[in-house]
Amino acid sequence: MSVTAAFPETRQATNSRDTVASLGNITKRYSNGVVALDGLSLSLRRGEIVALLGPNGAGKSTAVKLMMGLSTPTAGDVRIFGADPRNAAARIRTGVMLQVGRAPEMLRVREHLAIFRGYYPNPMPYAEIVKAAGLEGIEARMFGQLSGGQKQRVLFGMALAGDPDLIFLDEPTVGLDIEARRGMWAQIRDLAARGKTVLLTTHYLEEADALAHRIVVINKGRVVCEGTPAEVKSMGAGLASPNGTSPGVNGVKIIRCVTTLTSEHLLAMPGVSAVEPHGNLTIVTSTQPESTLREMLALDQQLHALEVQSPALEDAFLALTADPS
Ligand SMILES: Nc1ncnc2c1ncn2[C@@H]1O[C@H](COP(=O)(O)OP(=O)(O)OP(=O)(O)O)[C@@H](O)[C@H]1O
Repeated sequence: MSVTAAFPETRQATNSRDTVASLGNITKRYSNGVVALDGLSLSLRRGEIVALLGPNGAGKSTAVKLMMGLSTPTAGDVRIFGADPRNAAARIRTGVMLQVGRAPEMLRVREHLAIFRGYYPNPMPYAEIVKAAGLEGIEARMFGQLSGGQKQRVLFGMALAGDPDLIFLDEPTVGLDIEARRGMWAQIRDLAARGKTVLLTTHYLEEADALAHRIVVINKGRVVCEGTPAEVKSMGAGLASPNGTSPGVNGVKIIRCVTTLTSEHLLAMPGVSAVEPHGNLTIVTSTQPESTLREMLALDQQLHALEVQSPALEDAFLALTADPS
């Protein structure tokens, strides 16, 4: 399934003055012949959190590396703050937290922060970094003696050292416990509320769902779907049309029940877009769940084991990135 759909508000803002970073029709072919990005376009706006999702090898890291100026495209245009990403003035406004981020083990947390702050002309105040990254109480500890989750938080703090306007976070909450993860989510939301732009890559779909204003799903180097979490879920459920008109995306529900009604009968009901038998259960996708349910209950007195759920991002992701073969 491939739904390349930009929602109206997404299109409208693509060329706006608020665009902080963009990839325009990018092709990236590595020297081994692998085409990691194939005509990919993406733009990030001021104050938004964008989650880049895709299966392994989809091209997420390649897209991020291009925006960080660590790699150049084979074709297409990359801009951050209107400049080439290798431009020093543009780079100084970005902060990066990489998944494989390392730091010297023998330096203390506060020394790492001091060194990183020293690289920038207008660093974030030290106390603000400590608070944002949740480093209270471990500032005097050596990096090498920290737990995996604590190291992750120090790397987050180092990414904030320059008080960046654009922040790349690659799998930022891997290894964090639930409380620390929620804490980092709150900090990321706070950064966006202060006008900073966050590009997040994650394999935790619940993280993208909870945090992102916009989700961009890529597969095989192309954007397959783009929109708010609710829009992406609906597109995954096959309910939004490729021209971007989406029938009540927030109203889409998945109805599960045991019913004697046939698929043909259910498909003829108001709002029903899909019917899928699953063992003795029937799974009905509807854009008008109340009308659908009223009719189902009226026509089948034996209907039972009823559950009504919102479409899950996992289901949408699997549908959108499924191999058609
Ligand atoms: N330096 C490189 N040289 C050659 N091929 C590369 C290089 N880096 C990435 N690739 C290939 O490009 C494709 C996209 O890789 P990329 O790392 O961008 O994917 P990803 O979406 O970040 O994957 P993951 O979720 O596994 O981290 C893959 O087929 C990968 O093997």
